[in-house]
Amino acid sequence: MSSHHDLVIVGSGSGNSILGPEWDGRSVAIVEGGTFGGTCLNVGCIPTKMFVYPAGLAAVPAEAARLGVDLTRDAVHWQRIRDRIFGRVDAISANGRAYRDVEQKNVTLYGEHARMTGPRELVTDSGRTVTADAVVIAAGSRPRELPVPGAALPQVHSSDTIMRIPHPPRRLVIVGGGYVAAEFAAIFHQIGVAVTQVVRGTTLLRDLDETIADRFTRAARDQWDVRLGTEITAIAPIDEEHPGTGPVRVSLMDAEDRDAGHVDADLVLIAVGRIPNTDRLGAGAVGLDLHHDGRLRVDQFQRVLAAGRPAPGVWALGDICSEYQLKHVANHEARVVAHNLTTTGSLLASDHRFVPSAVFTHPQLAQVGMTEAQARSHCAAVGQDLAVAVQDYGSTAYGWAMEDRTGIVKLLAERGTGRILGAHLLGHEASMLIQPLVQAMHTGLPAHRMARGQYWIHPALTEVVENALLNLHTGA
Ligand SMILES: Cc1cc2nc3c(=O)[nH]c(=O)nc-3n(C[C@H](O)[C@H](O)[C@H](O)COP(=O)(O)OP(=O)(O)OC[C@H]3O[C@@H](n4cnc5c(N)ncnc54)[C@H](O)[C@@H]3O)c2cc1C
Ligand SMILES: NC(=O)c1ccc[n+]([C@@H]2O[C@H](COP(=O)([O-])OP(=O)(O)OC[C@H]3O[C@@H](n4cnc5c(N)ncnc54)[C@H](O)[C@@H]3O)[C@@H](O)[C@H]2O)c1
Repeated sequence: MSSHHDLVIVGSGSGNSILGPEWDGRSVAIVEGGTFGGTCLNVGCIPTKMFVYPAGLAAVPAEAARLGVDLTRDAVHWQRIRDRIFGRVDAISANGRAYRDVEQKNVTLYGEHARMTGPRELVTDSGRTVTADAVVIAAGSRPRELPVPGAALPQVHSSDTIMRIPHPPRRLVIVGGGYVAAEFAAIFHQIGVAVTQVVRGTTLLRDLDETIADRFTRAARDQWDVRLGTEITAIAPIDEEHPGTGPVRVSLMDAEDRDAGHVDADLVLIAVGRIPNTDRLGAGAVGLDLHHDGRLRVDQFQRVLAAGRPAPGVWALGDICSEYQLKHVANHEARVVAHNLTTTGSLLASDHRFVPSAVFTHPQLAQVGMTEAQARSHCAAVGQDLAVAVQDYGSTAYGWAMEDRTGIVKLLAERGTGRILGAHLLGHEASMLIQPLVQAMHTGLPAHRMARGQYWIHPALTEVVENALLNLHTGA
């Protein structure tokens, strides 16, 4: 069995979005070995945020009491929340699949895993050889496994499975200190689960700006049990006669490899990063270049490199190649690939200069650009002074209304030019408050002009951004 196509796309996440009308009437294949729609839709951004919102509502009574409003929380109906989420998500996945598979006559969907046997040749698990003039590798990443005894027990989950559990656990151990761990810790804590987070490092979210990582770590510790400088060594069933059901014992060790006791839990979530799927795809074996962490090497036009040069007709996008494991970056790269695949003019380059991200925890986090440490090295290199402003939400009128005690906006800029180098927010709706700063960085709008060149609505929370910009004292 073999078939040849004008274009083969491996992976139906952001890869699915590159097909515009220009492909009508041309032969296209999509190879998808998992659930149609990929990580973001099925097991990533969308269902997690659909949990974040109701979990936030469950936490409102505790917040409201500080402001003199007594509310009571009667119940959190996990199954109703879960079924609403997956009722919607599963239907979108099924409809997307049917559209490609049934409605689009020029598109063939191979619903199976494939391995590369050449740069533009794949063999599916059922033995079909698929070749194409152009191949787009959009095969994403998967949760990294933790090689500890007991990791294969059914009580141990990854982000791929934890959202579909039938009942929330009473006690949950979360291993890892990154984005996934933080978001699930917040969700489960807010709905009333006793969360213990086990983290190797000395702060949570250690890649973020140091002030934000420190403050978030403190905020998390105020809410749930965070064990820093700790690793897990084993997970064992407490009832050895029924190992697959009931609680487990998670054994811990400290940074000096000393026994650090144990925590008992009903479930464990392993969230220790995601690895690119190049190994299962066999991308290295067909001569495509890989980074040390397994990502495909691409140039700025998203062309995959082989021995340092673009492999003809081979493109990649998203988690399988990107430095950023973020959906908006995968989508951006998909738009670049879509253009470059069909253009008769010049190729478009990806723009990764100002990539924002947000962590949808409580408090929320959002960031773009350099951390303070990076900005210090940058300013030393270009001979500029670094201006730093840290503005409390609680210093503005809306912050008073909220009686906010944790929120901050931290801005970094070159003092001489006013160029904004980084923005780091922790607090209510940080993911939205940051957007004008992302825009300013993209357009090169200096800090003082951003503050004084427009009206800021009084007394909106955006005043905290205005005041942070003014407190940079850049004069530009
Ligand atoms: C829990 C969680 C929450 C997240 N939240 C956010 C968020 O809030 N915001 C954000 O920006 N990002 C978030 N992300 C990251 C985001 O989901 C990813 O960056 C994005 O989905 C990557 O898209 P992609 O197209 O590169 O890969 P994917 O969407 O993973 O698509 C790859 C597809 O390829 C298929 N595949 C892989 N190998 C093969 C093969 N050999 N043969 C056939 N098919 C194959 C897979 O089955 C998969 O469907 C989150 C991730 C997780 C896990
Ligand atoms: N809101 C969002 O945008 C969002 C949400 C979730 C995930 N994501 C994306 O998905 C990616 C993956 O998320 P993640 O949280 O799995 O990874 P991560 O890279 O953010 O964090 C991984 C964590 O695991 C720890 N770790 C790694 N190996 C370990 C080991 N052997 N033992 C103990 N700890 C170990 C690391 O120290 C780190 O704390 C993120 O980098 C992010 O780009 C984004």
